[in-house]
Amino acid sequence: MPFTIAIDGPAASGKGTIARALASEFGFAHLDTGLLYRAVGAKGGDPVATAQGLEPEDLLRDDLRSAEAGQAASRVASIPEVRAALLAFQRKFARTEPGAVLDGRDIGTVICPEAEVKLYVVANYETRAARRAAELGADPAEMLAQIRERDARDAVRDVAPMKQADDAVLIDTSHLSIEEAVAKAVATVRTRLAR
Ligand SMILES: Nc1ncnc2c1ncn2[C@@H]1O[C@H](COP(=O)(O)OP(=O)(O)O)[C@@H](O)[C@H]1O
Ligand SMILES: Nc1ccn([C@@H]2O[C@H](COP(=O)(O)OP(=O)(O)O)[C@@H](O)[C@H]2O)c(=O)n1
Repeated sequence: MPFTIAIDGPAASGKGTIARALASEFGFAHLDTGLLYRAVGAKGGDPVATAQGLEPEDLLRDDLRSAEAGQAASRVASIPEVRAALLAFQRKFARTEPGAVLDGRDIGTVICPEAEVKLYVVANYETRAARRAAELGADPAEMLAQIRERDARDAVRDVAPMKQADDAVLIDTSHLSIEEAVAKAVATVRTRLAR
């Protein structure tokens, strides 16, 4: 049976950083599910048709990490048919042997409700805006406004809203270094593996 790790949380909280580190530590595959929504938003056209016809090379565009692509992703992500079109691929990926790490907004709640480990990664707004601004070379105040807008949209949508699963372990990275945050996540996974 494959081992699935589900990581959710708001924008720029450190999900991807932890997901990549866990995948490397345990030899698991990693899927950044936000890239799927970013690719749909960036490609344009009718979002439902774009999601239904998404190709692997669409995920290789070099502009998907931009703030604009993040905003476009969050808009198409509220369309139920877009989410439905991306569901089967994510569920199949989650069954990769010997294990898979998926990070996004609805992994522990909708995509992989049976995941062996669920993490919900958060950090305060100022910290997230500062980290994303440093990453993109952007203005922190502008990043703060965009992150607030995106979080609000992601949390209130009707389908698969961003929220902590009841059985998810909360990791607040606001005052943790990357090493400290990763160590907490690794310890959580090791405890579950030892059961
Ligand atoms: N604990 C941390 N301390 C400092 N910087 C961090 C920490 N976690 C992540 N970062 C940095 O913050 C930015 C956003 O992290 P990322 O993992 O991409 O978040 P997410 O996947 O939640 O959007 C990246 O530049 C990353 O290197
Ligand atoms: N599983 C997911 C992943 C992302 N998304 C959407 O895609 C957008 C971009 O996600 P992301 O994970 O790449 O964003 P960051 O947290 O890296 O800034 C989010 O704001 C959500 O609207 C989603 O709805 N469900």
